[in-house]
Amino acid sequence: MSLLKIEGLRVFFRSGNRTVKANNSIDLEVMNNETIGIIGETGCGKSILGRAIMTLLSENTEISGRIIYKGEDLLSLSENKLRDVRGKNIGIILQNPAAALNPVLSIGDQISEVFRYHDKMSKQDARIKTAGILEMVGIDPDRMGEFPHQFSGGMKQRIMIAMGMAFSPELLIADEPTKGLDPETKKSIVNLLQNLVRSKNMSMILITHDLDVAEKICDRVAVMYAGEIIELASVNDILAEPGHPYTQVLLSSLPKKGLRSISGESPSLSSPPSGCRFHPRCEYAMDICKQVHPDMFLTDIETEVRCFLYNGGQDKP
Ligand SMILES: Nc1ncnc2c1ncn2[C@@H]1O[C@H](COP(=O)(O)OP(=O)(O)OP(=O)(O)O)[C@@H](O)[C@H]1O
Ligand code: NI
Repeated sequence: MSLLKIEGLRVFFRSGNRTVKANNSIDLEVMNNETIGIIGETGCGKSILGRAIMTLLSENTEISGRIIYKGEDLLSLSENKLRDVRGKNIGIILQNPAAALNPVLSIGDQISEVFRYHDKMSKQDARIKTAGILEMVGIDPDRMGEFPHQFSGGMKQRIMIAMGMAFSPELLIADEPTKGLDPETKKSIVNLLQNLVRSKNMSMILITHDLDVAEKICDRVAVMYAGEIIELASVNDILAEPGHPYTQVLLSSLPKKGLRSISGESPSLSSPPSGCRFHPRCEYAMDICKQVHPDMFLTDIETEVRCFLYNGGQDKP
């Protein structure tokens, strides 16, 4: 069953006479209990997608399309109803915990606020719940009265996870939850997320640069390039047989396979290349790629790839 269905989502930022098209006609469905990974180069629009689903975007944003959550379009809900959805159904772990945590509130107060607000709990009950959730993410509940700056990066990340998880959301959006963590901490955060998904029957959208993490946690992976999804496949298929020329280069640039940076410039989001946005950097580019914007084509292993190489059964690169 589908939990979330995004249709034709566009997120544009206008500044002066420039329009930054951070998300361009995104279609994505997240099933019940599914973990879907979002990968792609820096600046391709991953975090904006996560924030758009939470309808957490700044004033100068133009957003269109549909974000259907359990039959209701989030983009047409009132701010009051949205606040409810954000608090009861969809949780988010923001990309930068240092900026997302309130520096002048103890972590216990920040987490208990979630319970006080959403579940209308008494102060006492909220503290008990907070202690429980801190324990779950591996933080000593005795540290509840301490402030964010007293915790290490990995600990802050755990606090963010605790906050994102506090009300047991049906969908969790986790934006780079393992970024900048040492291998040991990363491993425990991955285990933690995995356990949460299993034990709570939750769906998750995991934004990550880390393919190892995606491989461990995700069922499917969407690859983004210049504000678009250019490949969508099961995690095993994408790792074994990446379809899009961009995905192939992206995966071959992973550290474990030896660093190989992607040649050519990152695309501009205000004036992206014509036709296929990847064509200036693509070693297979054909004439059509410069002129026509490709649809998503289905490959013979049922992967969806936005590339003319898959239009009409031509040989794979
Ligand atoms: N408020 C804004 N106004 C204008 N442009 C913005 C705004 N917020 C984000 N952008 C632009 O939108 C694009 C997508 O940003 P986003 O944060 O989604 O990238 P990302 O894929 O998450 O990158 P990273 O991997 O570095 O986190 C970037 O080019 C960014 O500069
Ligand atoms: Ni980001």
